[in-house]
Amino acid sequence: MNSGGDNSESVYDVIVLGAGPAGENVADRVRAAGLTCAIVESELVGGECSYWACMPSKALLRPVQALAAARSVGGAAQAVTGGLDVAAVLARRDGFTSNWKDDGQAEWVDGIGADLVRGHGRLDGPRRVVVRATDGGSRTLTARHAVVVATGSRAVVPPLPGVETVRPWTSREATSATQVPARLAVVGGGVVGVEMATAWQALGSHVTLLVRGSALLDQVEPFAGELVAEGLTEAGVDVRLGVSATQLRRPDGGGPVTVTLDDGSQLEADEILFATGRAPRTDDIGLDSVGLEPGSWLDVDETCRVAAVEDGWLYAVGDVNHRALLTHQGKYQARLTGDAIGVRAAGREPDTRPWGAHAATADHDAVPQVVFTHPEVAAVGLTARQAAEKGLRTRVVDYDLGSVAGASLYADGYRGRARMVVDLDRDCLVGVTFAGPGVGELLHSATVAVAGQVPVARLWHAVPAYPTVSEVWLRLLETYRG
Ligand SMILES: Cc1cc2nc3c(=O)[nH]c(=O)nc-3n(C[C@H](O)[C@H](O)[C@H](O)COP(=O)(O)OP(=O)(O)OC[C@H]3O[C@@H](n4cnc5c(N)ncnc54)[C@H](O)[C@@H]3O)c2cc1C
Ligand SMILES: NC(=O)c1ccc[n+]([C@@H]2O[C@H](COP(=O)([O-])OP(=O)(O)OC[C@H]3O[C@@H](n4cnc5c(N)ncnc54)[C@H](O)[C@@H]3O)[C@@H](O)[C@H]2O)c1
Repeated sequence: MNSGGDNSESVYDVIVLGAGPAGENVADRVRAAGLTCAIVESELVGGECSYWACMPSKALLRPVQALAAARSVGGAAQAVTGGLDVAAVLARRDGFTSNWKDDGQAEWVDGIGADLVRGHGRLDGPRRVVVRATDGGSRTLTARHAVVVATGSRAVVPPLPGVETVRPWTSREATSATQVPARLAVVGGGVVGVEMATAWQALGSHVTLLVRGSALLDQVEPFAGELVAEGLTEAGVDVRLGVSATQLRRPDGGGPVTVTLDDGSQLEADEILFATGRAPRTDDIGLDSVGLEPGSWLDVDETCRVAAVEDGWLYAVGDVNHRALLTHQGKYQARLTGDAIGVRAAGREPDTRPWGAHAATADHDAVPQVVFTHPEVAAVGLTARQAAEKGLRTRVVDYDLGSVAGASLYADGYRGRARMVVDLDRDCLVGVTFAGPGVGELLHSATVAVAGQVPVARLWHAVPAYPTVSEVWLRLLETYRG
């Protein structure tokens, strides 16, 4: 069923608020458990990830990486006689977003037997959700077992003087724009900032990246941020560290933006992108009706149940619980939350032991992430600093990826680095980071090692094929053994 507002009242086992990747996966699992389910969506089924985040951003970045890869291999490089075809890149991006239409994903919801309810959903006391459709009609949904909030996050734009006059880009515009601005200022040196600086510079903008801190990607190993800064600079991006925007102006509405910086200088750009973090989409979902603070991130237990709400009927999965703002972690939470709801509905207890079937343990210990820049960054688990802050007794092992035979075949003059952080007391890895071209596809090996707590002695038996970039695993082990 695909319905708008019809002023009716309906009862379901589970109501899911938000049909992004996390919401969709909860619906899938509760349906697999034989429960009835309504999923409420105010925009597009598929969420931010499908239309304004992961998919369009990676569709913009993949041609950049493919071209760089071809240019870095003697023999192939000679065949590359032109640059990116911007119109073709944008058209391919549009294909990945289905031109911002969600028919395919709505059909998928139908296929799993959940009811899609289009409109803005708000909690209205325990187990009740009122959905207001765009036509003004409203429907009240009641849940027998659970309501799951999966409303995601939105970009934060800092309240700088003049910001309202410049119509800044957020990640939504940066992933869906149809024109290439001649000059783009990007504020923020996190993942969105570096990925979008990479994409738009390659598409023809002159990008200035304004970073208030002293490094890019301050959540990963410092060498990774340094290599990305090097790559951006070589691509022509003006990377400025230790600067902040203090004021913005776009005097005639349609002309360039003037950005005043805290060193007193000014910068002119045709567009400005704020890539300055996320806020939860919980300000208008009726949290106050169940005793929670509107606009807050939702604190959850290991089964993603909102601990502060009595009777255990409210859950929160995906970005909105602030555990790990990544699609794959949201989907992971959603799978085990959906299963936990099914188990509880059947009157049984979920398995909430660490690494149990219904505990999102990997959110703490084994979150993988790939940053799709040139070079790429791929990391899982703890950085050396985070491990030290946790009081672990560790040894940090580094290896120059460029001296791995497979890497030198992969690209001429391959530049990259790998690090593993070994927990000496448990003899296993707690963190691995790779930075270099093509390392994203290497990451799952590290995720298996970290999540599986594979003893270092056993890793020697996981033999990497020669001559692949993966042989860095052998080199790391040899370096560790000394
Ligand atoms: C530019 C960018 C690139 C990214 N790239 C990656 C990447 O490569 N890999 C990765 O893992 N992560 C990436 N992320 C992060 C990823 O997009 C999020 O972690 C993911 O989308 C979160 O999924 P979600 O289901 O929690 O929320 P969302 O995808 O935000 O979906 C929430 C849904 O809820 C709906 N909704 C909200 N409020 C209501 C309401 N009141 N009623 C009804 N519906 C409502 C929204 O319309 C939306 O459809 C990226 C993020 C950005 C900004
Ligand atoms: N490839 C991927 O996996 C991918 C890609 C994009 C985004 N994401 C996820 O989306 C989330 C959001 O990404 P993001 O880059 O927006 O956030 P972020 O938190 O990763 O980075 C934001 C950066 O902006 C800076 N900042 C914050 N306020 C500022 C201000 N007022 N002025 C100047 N700088 C300021 C912060 O210091 C930080 O470095 C992240 O959690 C990220 O993991 C993932």
